[in-house]
Amino acid sequence: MTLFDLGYHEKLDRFRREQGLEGSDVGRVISVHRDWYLVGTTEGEVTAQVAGNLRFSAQGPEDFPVVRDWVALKVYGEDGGIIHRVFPRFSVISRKAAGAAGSIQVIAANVDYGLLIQSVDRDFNPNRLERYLAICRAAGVEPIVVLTKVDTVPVARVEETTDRIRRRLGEIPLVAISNTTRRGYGDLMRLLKRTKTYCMLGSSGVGKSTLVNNLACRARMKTGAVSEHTKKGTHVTTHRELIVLDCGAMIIDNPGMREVGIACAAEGVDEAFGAITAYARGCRFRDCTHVKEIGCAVREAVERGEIERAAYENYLRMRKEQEHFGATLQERRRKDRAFGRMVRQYKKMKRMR
Ligand SMILES: Nc1nc2c(ncn2[C@@H]2O[C@H](COP(=O)(O)OP(=O)(O)OP(=O)(O)O)[C@@H](O)[C@H]2O)c(=O)[nH]1
Ligand SMILES: [Zn+2]
Repeated sequence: MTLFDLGYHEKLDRFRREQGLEGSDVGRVISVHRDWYLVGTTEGEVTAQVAGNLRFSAQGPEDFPVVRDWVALKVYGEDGGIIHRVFPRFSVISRKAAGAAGSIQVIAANVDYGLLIQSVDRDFNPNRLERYLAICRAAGVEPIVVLTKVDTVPVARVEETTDRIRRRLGEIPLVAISNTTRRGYGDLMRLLKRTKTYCMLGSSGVGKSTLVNNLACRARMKTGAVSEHTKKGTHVTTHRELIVLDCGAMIIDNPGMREVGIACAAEGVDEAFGAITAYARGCRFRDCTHVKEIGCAVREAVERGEIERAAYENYLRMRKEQEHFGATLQERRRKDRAFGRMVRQYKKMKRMR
């Protein structure tokens, strides 16, 4: 396994030279656990922990390694490794973290494509698809819609659903598959490219695990075996893990995404609603919110039926959510800075005593 098989490229190498990291090993994070990481290196997979300096200089959880991050580390043979640097990320998939207000949860970094997975049955929900799309657009990740369980409904229903998706989301790659009959697998395989990373976004039960297990003809990566060796029997529950497919593409399983709160930039939402953004250029006011202004081209298009009302309403909802999140985030950062000042003052006081 060379670094280039893992997806290494010239830009990363330049960073490595500029930062004087030639003496370090380089690896790519495969899975993230409570206090350790599984990292793929040219020497194979190693378990690693973050160095103290990285831990203390971190401003927040987003500064810690996530799945698919490139890291500089020192490998100490059987004892595992120490990660002392995270390379700059060229894409970041994130969402609003459940719990603490105004915090971001990074799902994965350096992902090339997002697989927006929904099943054609009860789970089908265009609003949620638009949500995943906004996350992809904000992350700079190419979206691919995967509609699963097509074996459970009549063919006409599948066509009707794919038409509906195209009307709402515009021209983005879309495949309809069945994990049971493997219908559509050929179409999907054609979209999966060697050395590229695909992150699955989809609610529980839509068939993500079944799909990955079917595509990975060999057994799934045995992250458990590695950890048991070095971590002496710790029970492993992998949150997010990377699966290398036989075709050389890599998939990140992302289990149990119940709610997907929007943490992304406003541009992500705007880009996800391409039709609305296009009409918005015709609004009388440049800062039109498309709610009650006169001369709003977006609302006029909705009235004429050129923009689906449901899409328009979802757009407003997501914009509002995004603005609210942005404000909370700013508030949290302000508080963090104030807290930092207090700690520094306290330390100074202690030194003077
Ligand atoms: N009929 C049919 N059933 C499917 C298909 N794909 C998955 N299933 C079934 O749907 C159920 C859920 O599938 P999973 O693969 O576990 O779903 P998941 O998205 O990984 O769910 P989480 O791990 O909870 O996120 C299982 O019982 C599968 O056998 C499909 O294409 N057709
Ligand atoms: Zn408007």
